[in-house]
Amino acid sequence: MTRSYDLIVIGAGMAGVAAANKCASAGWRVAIVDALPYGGTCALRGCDPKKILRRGAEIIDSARLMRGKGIDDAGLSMNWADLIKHKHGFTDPVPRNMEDSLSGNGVDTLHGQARFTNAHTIAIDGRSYDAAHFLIAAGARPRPLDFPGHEHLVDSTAFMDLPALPRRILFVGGGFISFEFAHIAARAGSTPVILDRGPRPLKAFDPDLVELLINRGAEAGIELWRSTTITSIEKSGGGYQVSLARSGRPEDVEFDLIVHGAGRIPELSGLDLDAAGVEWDEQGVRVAAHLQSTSNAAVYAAGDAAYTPGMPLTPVAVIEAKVAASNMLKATTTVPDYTGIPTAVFTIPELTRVGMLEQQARDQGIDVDVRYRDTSGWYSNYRIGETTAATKILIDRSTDRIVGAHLLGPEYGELVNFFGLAMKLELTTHQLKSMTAAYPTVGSDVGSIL
Ligand SMILES: Cc1cc2nc3c(=O)[nH]c(=O)nc-3n(C[C@H](O)[C@H](O)[C@H](O)COP(=O)(O)OP(=O)(O)OC[C@H]3O[C@@H](n4cnc5c(N)ncnc54)[C@H](O)[C@@H]3O)c2cc1C
Ligand SMILES: NC(=O)c1ccc[n+]([C@@H]2O[C@H](COP(=O)([O-])OP(=O)(O)OC[C@H]3O[C@@H](n4cnc5c(N)ncnc54)[C@H](O)[C@@H]3O)[C@@H](O)[C@H]2O)c1
Repeated sequence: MTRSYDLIVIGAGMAGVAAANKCASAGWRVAIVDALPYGGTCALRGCDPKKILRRGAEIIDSARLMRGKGIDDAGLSMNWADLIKHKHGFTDPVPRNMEDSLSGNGVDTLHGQARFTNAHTIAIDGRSYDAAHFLIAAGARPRPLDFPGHEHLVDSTAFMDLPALPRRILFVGGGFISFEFAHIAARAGSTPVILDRGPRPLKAFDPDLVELLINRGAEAGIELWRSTTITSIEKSGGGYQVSLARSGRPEDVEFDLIVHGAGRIPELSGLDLDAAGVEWDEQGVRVAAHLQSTSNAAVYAAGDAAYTPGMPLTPVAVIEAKVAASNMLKATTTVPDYTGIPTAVFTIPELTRVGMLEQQARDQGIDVDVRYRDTSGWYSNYRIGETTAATKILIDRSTDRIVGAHLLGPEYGELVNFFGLAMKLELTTHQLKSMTAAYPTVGSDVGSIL
């Protein structure tokens, strides 16, 4: 027998749960399904556990920065196994709590791999469910790699469950995951290498600030190999022999662990979207700007699984899911507002961005006033011994509004939110400078940064 719903949500991550709750609260009959324990990437395998592990690294780094300034860090070390246990203290209760909360809100919680059988029906473990609407919120998975020996790589999920960290770790790809994990691993006592195929890693961030971060990472023991491609990986003894070409020169290097940080792609291959007439490709489910499938009106998509202008980030997933839910409920075509959504790479210190890159602003013909500050010697950084910090704010001269803010420094992951809000509310720098911040806080630097 087929069970019928107003909405079936595929994927119980940040996007799926937000949409399921919103539609159930509006009185719709809603089901949600996940093949894995409820919670999705962010809560179980991404943002949250990652930042718990980073806390250990922050403490080691903070103590090192204060060496000779009143703190003796001799003998201070990270206990990886205890840190992982601390992480599980947060992640383990998530699936039960999330499922209870959904059930309490009237959502049917299903388990298993969902697969479309036609335009209005999915099958889960041989049982059929149909619905007037579907939301595909299936997230992403590591991009498949094709060099011989790629199967020896561990992904970010496995990295965050390693019982111990080995010494020689290679991170493949110069993006978010490799940089964040390498910064943790270096403070845990490993010697990480980040390998990127191109000359410039972290391409989504300001190139000047990225170079400062790379130098700070080098001081912490992180090597970066640019313009490097892997030819093959073979098991050798307790580790791996990696054959690679650095700027064209062949080399063989031994590592104990190799981690995938070479990008993620939407997790769509098991859904049989063709059976539902849903257009998709490697970038995600093809949707109109209001998140409805371009080829099946019953289907919407949000988060990492959807091909949209939003980056694959948690706040984007949540905004898209809420807009998709609202459009389904009201049969409207509202478009998500991506203005002022910040992003941060949680290295030590963190690198953040909101709005345009300098080059993008110039390409758009904006008369841009670039306000760059080396903040490393400022009181807030002197106090903690930080050697590397800088900001670059891009202001449209014609409106006095911020079109981009780029920050590298301790606590700047919080600071960037000010700039995001200013962009969202279209505040001028004159208005932003009128804010009085508590003193001395990092926020009290905003006036000088501007
Ligand atoms: C290591 C790491 C760190 C990150 N750190 C940050 C960060 O600090 N800040 C930030 O903003 N973003 C971060 N991200 C990105 C963020 O986690 C994602 O953008 C966000 O989780 C996407 O949410 P989602 O709901 O679209 O998908 P997900 O949370 O991935 O949920 C999708 C769910 O769908 C399920 N699913 C897939 N296919 C099916 C199927 N056929 N049937 C049933 N279930 C299915 C999956 O099991 C999964 O649980 C990080 C990502 C990673 C990998
Ligand atoms: N703090 C955060 O918000 C956060 C943290 C982790 C992940 N994420 C999300 O997860 C996504 C995936 O993260 P990621 O770090 O895997 O990808 P990424 O897209 O950030 O970076 C991938 C990098 O790998 C390089 N690359 C690709 N294939 C390669 C190969 N074969 N050899 C060498 N280099 C190669 C690319 O040039 C690029 O620099 C991110 O785009 C981001 O949206 C966000």
